[in-house]
Amino acid sequence: MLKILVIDDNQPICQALQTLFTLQGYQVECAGTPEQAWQILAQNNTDLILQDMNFSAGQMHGDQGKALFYQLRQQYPAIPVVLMTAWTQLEMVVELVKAGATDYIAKPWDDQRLLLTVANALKLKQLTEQQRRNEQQRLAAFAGKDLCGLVFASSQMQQLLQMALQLAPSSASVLITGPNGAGKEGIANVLHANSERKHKPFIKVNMGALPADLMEAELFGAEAGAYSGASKTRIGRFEAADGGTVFLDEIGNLPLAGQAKLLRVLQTGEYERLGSSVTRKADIRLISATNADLTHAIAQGQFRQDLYYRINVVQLALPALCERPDDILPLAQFFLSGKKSLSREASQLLQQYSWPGNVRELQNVCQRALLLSSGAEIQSADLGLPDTAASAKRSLDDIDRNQLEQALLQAGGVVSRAAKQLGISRQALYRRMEHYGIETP
Ligand SMILES: Nc1ncnc2c1ncn2[C@@H]1O[C@H](COP(=O)(O)OP(=O)(O)OP(=O)(O)O)[C@@H](O)[C@H]1O
Repeated sequence: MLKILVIDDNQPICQALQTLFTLQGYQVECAGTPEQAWQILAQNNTDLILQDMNFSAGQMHGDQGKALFYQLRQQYPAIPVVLMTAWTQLEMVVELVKAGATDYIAKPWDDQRLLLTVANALKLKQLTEQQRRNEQQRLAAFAGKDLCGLVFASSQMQQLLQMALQLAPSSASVLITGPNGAGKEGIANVLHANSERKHKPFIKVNMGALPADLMEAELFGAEAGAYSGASKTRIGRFEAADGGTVFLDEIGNLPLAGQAKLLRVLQTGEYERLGSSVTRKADIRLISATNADLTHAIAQGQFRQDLYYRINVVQLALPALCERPDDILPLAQFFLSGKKSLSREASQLLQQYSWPGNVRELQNVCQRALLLSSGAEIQSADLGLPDTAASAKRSLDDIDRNQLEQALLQAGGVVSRAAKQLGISRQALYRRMEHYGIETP
């Protein structure tokens, strides 16, 4: 039961408020003087204070209420205070709201408004407490762990990293899925850095950057002369990683022959260099990443299902940046590394944009903005984001030809007026006109 403390020297008012709140299921205590209020606060857990501004007959200027408010703030900063005031004290109350009072209500009050004000203040308090608890949990979960410099604030990233830290000590194969530039490599770093293999090699291979015919030699090594151009013995990545971790990025690009060899290494730890019949042993932990839907590749016969089960013992799905908007500003501030701050509009724009290139794109945008902005603050225009961002992620065919023509007709062919009516910028309208092949009027 939530507890409200009413501080008012007027007995009938206290009674009325007590009845009102008790009927709504709150527990109410009344204090006729500040002294009584302090006693109640010391004895009980109070969730909200509703306080008057004058406590003795003849006092009208609210100074007593003001003094009490500041003392309450100091002693009990977590308890929301709603002020009750006469219209004549409005100016002072506005000052107190700036100083941290949650809200105020003018006497004589409207019951429904008062109930709503109190309910909102309590909801806000619960949210703040929840946030504090989350922050504490987060600090506890990540204490002593190596997060490899990753920046995050979203609950999605928090959960994902907690899971990664839980998995890190085991040797289980982990498949990290997620779109390009979302930070899959960072998760792989965390898995290795918090494992018992952390002092052993961590070998990263980007399968997307290797020509298909060189992949096997790259992974498993090759004897001199094993293929044309192999003039020296080549140590493979699995051999180099012995005892440590191999990270295969974009694993969907591995051709079927390489997949068969990889499956064998994972099952038996055995492999041969190309051109050699000597069987070697590798003790590695495999982390793979893909931005492609491997189940689709399996259905198409391009990826082995048995290998998929082996590499996908546990899957960590990294959401696109637009699905974890709480990370956008902390990441932007990190990439700006304190050199410049963001204007309010620029911050808003960053949060609205859809980030098809994810964190990598955000990083590029921030680096460019640092170079191009001239003031101390980065403005929206410095971000150089496509105009569609400004019009709240609207895509080119979100407005159909008919709507477009109607708007132009109504605007008498004045593009800026039509754009305003459609809620998009002039450039965005021009782009849509081009898209539908509509001539400039
Ligand atoms: N949480 C983060 N904190 C700090 N930097 C990050 C974070 N996530 C990503 N980055 C940075 O963004 C860039 C892209 O990340 P990364 O290379 O890990 O993405 P990826 O998902 O592996 O991309 P790809 O699929 O293209 O290989 C890197 O420079 C990386 O350092």
